[in-house]
Amino acid sequence: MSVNAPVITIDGPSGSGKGTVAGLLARQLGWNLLDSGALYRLLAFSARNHGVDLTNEESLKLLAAHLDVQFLAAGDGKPQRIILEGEEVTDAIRNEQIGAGASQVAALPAVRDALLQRQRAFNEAPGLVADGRDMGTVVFPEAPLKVFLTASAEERANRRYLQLKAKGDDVNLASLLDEIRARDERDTQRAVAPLKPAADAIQLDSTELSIEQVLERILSEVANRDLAG
Ligand SMILES: Nc1ncnc2c1ncn2[C@@H]1O[C@H](COP(=O)(O)OP(=O)(O)OP(=O)(O)O)[C@@H](O)[C@H]1O
Ligand SMILES: Nc1ccn([C@H]2C[C@H](O)[C@@H](COP(=O)(O)O)O2)c(=O)n1
Repeated sequence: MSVNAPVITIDGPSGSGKGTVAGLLARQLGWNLLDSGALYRLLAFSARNHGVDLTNEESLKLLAAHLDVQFLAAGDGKPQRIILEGEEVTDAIRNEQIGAGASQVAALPAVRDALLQRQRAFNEAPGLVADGRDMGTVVFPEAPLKVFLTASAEERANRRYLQLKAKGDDVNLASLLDEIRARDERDTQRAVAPLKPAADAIQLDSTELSIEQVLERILSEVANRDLAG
């Protein structure tokens, strides 16, 4: 593992665009990508498969420590493929039910502890783009560029609505807004590693910005700090 590889952290609430922007940025820079939310989603998914209750911290800690997962680059700008215990779960972990379960298990200190080193191991040359809730505050506190990406809850619910509708899911905008608000509350109010900007993070409100505009702003910070070599 290279401890000197630069890290760009992108934290923020659900639907702010972190995953989309992190994927594009990593691709443009040719860097590694850590989708930390996927690890919490995988744990919630695996717990359901193994009949583990989402409040059973001891069993979840064990499950987290032994998660058999692979992230595979898909190429062509497509999202990474995620393989859990030999089965592709890339799409299966992307629904609001698993998201809510992920948010629940993520509030447990033993679970966060069990996943910490696994996340840090993604820090390899030539660099890493890491997205989540505590990338800049806990996992990579030394990162030379930290972004805290936000958008209004209404805009985030609308984005999620369009995203799920395009997948053919039966969705309701009002329930999505309620779920987003409930998840914000749980993620910001938990005792360990709550969602909050790092003191040295750049805050970007994407409510009125396109994906390209957000990417441009971050790339200009990358250039200002001479991070891409
Ligand atoms: N600036 C933007 N303008 C319009 N749509 C956007 C913007 N950013 C992201 N989106 C769209 O919003 C949806 C959610 O984005 P994304 O999954 O990247 O959010 P996220 O912050 O990673 O959410 P989560 O934390 O729940 O994974 C996607 O369909 C994405 O294309
Ligand atoms: N670093 C992280 C990443 C994610 N979580 C939790 C909180 C989210 O509600 C849930 C799912 O994340 P998403 O895939 O929607 O980004 O996982 C966290 O606590 N810390």
